[in-house]
Amino acid sequence: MVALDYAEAKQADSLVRSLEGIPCYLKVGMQLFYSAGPAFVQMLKEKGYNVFLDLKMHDIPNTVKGGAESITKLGVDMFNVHVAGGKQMMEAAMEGVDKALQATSGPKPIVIGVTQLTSTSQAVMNEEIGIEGTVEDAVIRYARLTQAAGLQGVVASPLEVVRLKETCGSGFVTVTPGIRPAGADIGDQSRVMTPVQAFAQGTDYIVIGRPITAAPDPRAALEAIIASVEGL
Ligand SMILES: O=C(O)c1cc(=O)[nH]c(=O)n1[C@@H]1O[C@H](COP(=O)(O)O)[C@@H](O)[C@H]1O
Repeated sequence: MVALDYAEAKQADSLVRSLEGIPCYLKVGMQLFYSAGPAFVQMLKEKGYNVFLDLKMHDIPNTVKGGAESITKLGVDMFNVHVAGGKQMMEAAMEGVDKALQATSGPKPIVIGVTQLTSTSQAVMNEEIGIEGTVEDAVIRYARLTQAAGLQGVVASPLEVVRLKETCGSGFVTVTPGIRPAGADIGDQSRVMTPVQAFAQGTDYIVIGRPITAAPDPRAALEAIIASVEGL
């Protein structure tokens, strides 16, 4: 999944064109969605791309239900909510999806819960966020709650994938950002692995932004990543 973290539709569109023909998911996050809006998402869907709309909803259940309904009507393939919003909020998201599908004939999106952000270290989680114990235990606890609420998977770091699959089953979808090819700048990420290591853990999807978008030749960067994991 390539993260289209750009300020304007024009820049994102130019990246998408440069990747034409390479099979990948495109992820639209807050920066692009807040500037380019639903029109950009609809354009990607019209061109046939799989789209992950990453808006990380976290609000009262009624508001998240409405948000999920609107997102589903856009026809995206995947979207996410913060598990920290609680089970009732996640169930409300699923109700919003069902409500939208009664009104439209679009695809049923995969809905996933954001556990602990990949930028969060154990020290930050313990001392600032106020959750005790290891990040892995916290992620597993949130994943159980996500599954109980009827969502299909979670966003986590690749470091937690093995235990996630053991706990929630191999069909429980794992989407893992915090991916850095060997030697790449980690930036603000904290829990990272290379693409090869992440797939070796058994993850379903890896999410990569800056190692592709900030590369001098983004197409070559993505092709090199795909070549490194082919046959795994
Ligand atoms: O939900 C996400 O996609 C997400 C969750 C998370 O825990 N960590 C995380 O980095 N992301 C997103 O994944 C992308 C990672 O980008 P890079 O760090 O540039 O590869 C960004 O668009 C983040 O918003």
